[in-house]
Amino acid sequence: MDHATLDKRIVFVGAGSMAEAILRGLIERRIADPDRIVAVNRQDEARLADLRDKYGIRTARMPEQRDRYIREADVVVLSMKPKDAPSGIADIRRLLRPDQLIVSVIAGLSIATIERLLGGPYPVVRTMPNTSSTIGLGATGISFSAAVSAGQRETGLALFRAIGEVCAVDEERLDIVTGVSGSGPAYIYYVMEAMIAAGVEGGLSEEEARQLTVQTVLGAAQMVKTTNESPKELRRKVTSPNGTTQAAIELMEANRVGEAVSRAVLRAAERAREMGAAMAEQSLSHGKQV
Ligand SMILES: NC(=O)C1=CN([C@@H]2O[C@H](COP(=O)(O)OP(=O)(O)OC[C@H]3O[C@@H](n4cnc5c(N)ncnc54)[C@H](O)[C@@H]3O)[C@@H](O)[C@H]2O)C=CC1
Ligand SMILES: O=C(O)[C@@H]1CCC=N1
Repeated sequence: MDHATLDKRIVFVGAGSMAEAILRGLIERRIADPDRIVAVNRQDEARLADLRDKYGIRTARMPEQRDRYIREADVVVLSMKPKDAPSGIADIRRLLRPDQLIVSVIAGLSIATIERLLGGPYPVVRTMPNTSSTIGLGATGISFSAAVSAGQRETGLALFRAIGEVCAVDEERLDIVTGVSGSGPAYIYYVMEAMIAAGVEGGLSEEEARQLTVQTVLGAAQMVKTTNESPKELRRKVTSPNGTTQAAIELMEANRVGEAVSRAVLRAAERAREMGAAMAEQSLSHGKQV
């Protein structure tokens, strides 16, 4: 099923950055036909028009046309922000059937909370992708509810394998996946911003600093992947005794940069748990309303 055209009608409920990253990856890699992809948003018609123009997908603003698209979908991707998720899911509950596959990309939102909002067991694929899915280099953690059939499991895996690498984990480990790879691209961009700024401060043009930084990050990631050596060992090879790298790393160690990065990853995971608890709490009242 990998890298073959996925013959499914897919609706994204929430047409933001993550939905765009996934649908763009699926379309540009010819995994899914744009005609069979729908993006649904609550308000922003300009955003939907932009997605239509760029990718040729179908769109619907709530509530017009939305209901029909959701009813006809094989796969419904929940891709709204956490704060909008409990009300948004409760809102579409009456449109869903247990033979449809529900895929969530929402940080912290547990399968139990989704099922509470939907009023019972559903085939739910809970994922934590990242925005590099846009270019087929995503890293996605994935787990499955008990009601997911073998075929649906394959569909869920195929969707995300088509746009990067997939790591199946127990649901409780998806929060740490969020800390490592969901938010991860932002940490690397943060370091890149600092490297480019320092390059410019040291006399490079913005363009030169950007070119050198981008190639350095790309090369470093590719080295870890292709040589199979550990980052620690590869770092040792860059670090000549008493040379420039040693001087730089000593400054980072003195500022506890490594420790700060580790703590940041764990803090992101903790934040995912906090958001999950808040959504679970909200689901209690939404569950009653539906
Ligand atoms: N941006 C990222 O790198 C990643 C985001 N995620 C998750 O993806 C989800 C979306 O994040 P972003 O795309 O960054 O947010 P975003 O703010 O760019 O997009 C969310 C969209 O959902 C729409 N929306 C809100 N309520 C809705 C409803 N009831 N029905 C339909 N549409 C609704 C909003 O109008 C907005 O356009 C979040 O839950 C986040 O945790 C997961 C992995 C990575
Ligand atoms: O910042 C966030 O909450 C989302 C989840 C992972 C990446 N972005």
